[in-house]
This record gives sequence, C-alpha cells and structure tokens, in this order.
Amino acid sequence: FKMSSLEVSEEVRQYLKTPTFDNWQWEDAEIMVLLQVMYTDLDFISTFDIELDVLQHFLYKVYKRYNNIPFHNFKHCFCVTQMMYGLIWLTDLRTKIENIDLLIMLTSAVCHDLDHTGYNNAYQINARTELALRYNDISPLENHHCAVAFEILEKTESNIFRNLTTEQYKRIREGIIKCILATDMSRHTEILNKFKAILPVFDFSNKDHRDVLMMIMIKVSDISNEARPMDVAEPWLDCLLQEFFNQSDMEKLEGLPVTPFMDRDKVTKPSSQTGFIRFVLFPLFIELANLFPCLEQHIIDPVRKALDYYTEMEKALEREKQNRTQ
Ligand SMILES: COc1ccc(NC(=O)[C@H](C)Nc2nc3c(cnn3-c3ccccc3C)c(=O)[nH]2)cc1
Ligand SMILES: [Zn+2]
Repeated sequence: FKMSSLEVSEEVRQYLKTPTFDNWQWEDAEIMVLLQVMYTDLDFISTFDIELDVLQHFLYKVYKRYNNIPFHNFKHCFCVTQMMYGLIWLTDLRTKIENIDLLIMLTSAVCHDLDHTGYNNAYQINARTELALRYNDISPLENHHCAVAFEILEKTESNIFRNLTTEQYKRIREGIIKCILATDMSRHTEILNKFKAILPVFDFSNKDHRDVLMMIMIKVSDISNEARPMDVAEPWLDCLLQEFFNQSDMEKLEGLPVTPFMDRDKVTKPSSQTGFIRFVLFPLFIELANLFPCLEQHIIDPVRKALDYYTEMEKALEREKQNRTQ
C-alpha cells in the first residue's frame, strides 16, 4: 500500500492536528506518510531545505530501528509524535518559539524510543546489560535511543539536517539530546519542579525557560495515551501491561528485583491507572495547562473521564471480589 503525501486529504490533515487521532485505524506505510505530512505542514521542508527523499529515507531508517514489542514500538513513536504535533498546533506554539525548536521537538518525539528492547532502565541496571555497562547506569535506554538517532543522522542519505549550517546542526543536536534524555521517568519530579518554579515568570525569550518547556512537552506527549478517547487509549494499556509482564516474568526467572506495578500477580488495569493518572499524569498536565489554558478541554477533560472510568472499574472489581469471598 503506497500512500504518497499528495493523497492525504485536507480532512485527514486537520484530524492529524487533534489529540483524538486514532492510530489503530492506520497501517505502518500510511503512518510513514502521515509523519512526512507533519514535517511538510509545519513548513520544515522549505524552512530547513529538507529534500523529500532524504526525509523518507530518515523515516524508513527510524521505522526499521523500532522493535516489534508490545508497547515501545513504531506505533508508540507515531502516537507520541502525533500528540506533540497536535500540541504544537493547539498551543499556537509556532507564534511563540522559533521553527528550529519545533523541529527539535518533533524529531525528538520521532526518535525518542529508538531500539527500545521492552526492558526498562531498572532491568538494564539490575541485569547489568551491555547498555547499563556502556552508559554507567545513567539513563541507559534514553542514552541509547539518542545515540541510535544520531547514527541514522550521520548517514548523508538519511540526514534531514544535511543542508543546515554547522551552528544550526549543533543547536539541533543539543536540543534533541536534552529532549530524549528528559523522557527518563526517574527524572520526572526533577523536571516538573523546574517547570513549576519558572511558570509564574515564564518568558518565551528566555532559552532556559524554552528548554524546560520542550522537555515538558515531550514528557507530556510520551505518557499521554489516557488523553485520547477510551477506545484508542485502552488497547495501549493492554500493550503496556503485556510488556511490563514480559519484563517481570523475566526478572522472576533471573532472580532479579521485580517492580511491583509490573508484577502480573499484583497489578490490575484500574489499579495501575488510577494511581498513575492522579499522581503522575494530572500534576504534569495541569502545569502545562497553566501555561496554555486551552489545553484544559483538550487533554485534561479526557484524562478526568479516564480517571472516572478506571475508578468505576476498580470499584466493580472490589465488589466482585467481596461477593466471591462471602
Ligand atoms: C515515576 O516513574 C513512573 C511512574 C509511573 C509508571 N507507570 C505506572 O504507574 C503505570 C504502570 N501506568 C502507566 N504507565 C504509563 C502510561 C503511559 N506511559 N507509561 C509509562 C510507560 C513506560 C515507562 C513509564 C511510564 C509512565 C500509562 O497510561 N500508565 C512508570 C514509571
Ligand atoms: Zn516513549
């Protein structure tokens, strides 16, 4: 199935800018074209002199370097990139920050989980894997995702930045490293607190402020499944738990410490989500909505609905358990 970017209707181009976009309706080949459309519709092709065949080469190399695992696969890369793309349009960010920072944000989202193996940093460190050894236990996965991104960009035929100045390339490389490394959830509180501290005096002309905002935006995009309609979000939770259970099964086999929220004998779907939404998702989304109030209706209201849905499911499970024990 070959869908050239010319065949994407105006209706799909508009739908692609909304957080309700349903990734499950599209095949990988179509998703490749939708990613291309994002670079085109943000005017990156003309602004940064990106040749279409180089962009296609880049996206194809990226596609090949994502693995066939339940959650951190190419479809996740698309969801994160599509959410980032939607946020850029919803917040009208193009009028607030430079194009080169938008290019950094979109490209970071595309590359942010490259060659993820389905085993998180805790596993890499506990199992003393090659990645943990190579990166001295410091965000081994995120360092690897970023290194793979620049391996792809080193090749002329897939280097979408090849027509930029050395200065521009240096700035893009610094920005992509910052954004991808920020997706390590062990740094969640550090980054959120930095953002909270500058919010009252946020200044778009301050580079440090923009850097923190870019990290917050990729973090929001990365864990934003529950901001999507339930029939788009729920399958993602099944995929996530599948990957988590694969890891905890392996940890049990290898006698390694097991993370509680990954243990199939301890986790239920509602229990993993109600805590995550209340203590991780809401605080993060609320801070971003403090800067862009329009996001309240687009990403906070849907998450409130998701919390109600999982809270109800949790109560139903509780009632069922009590009936069984009586
Ligand atoms: C502070 O570090 C954390 C905090 C929470 C979690 N994960 C959870 O609480 C549970 C398993 N739920 C969850 N985790 C999620 C979601 C989306 N991404 N995501 C995720 C995936 C891989 C690694 C980390 C996270 C947060 C989601 O909708 N739910 C994982 C890491
Ligand atoms: Zn991710």
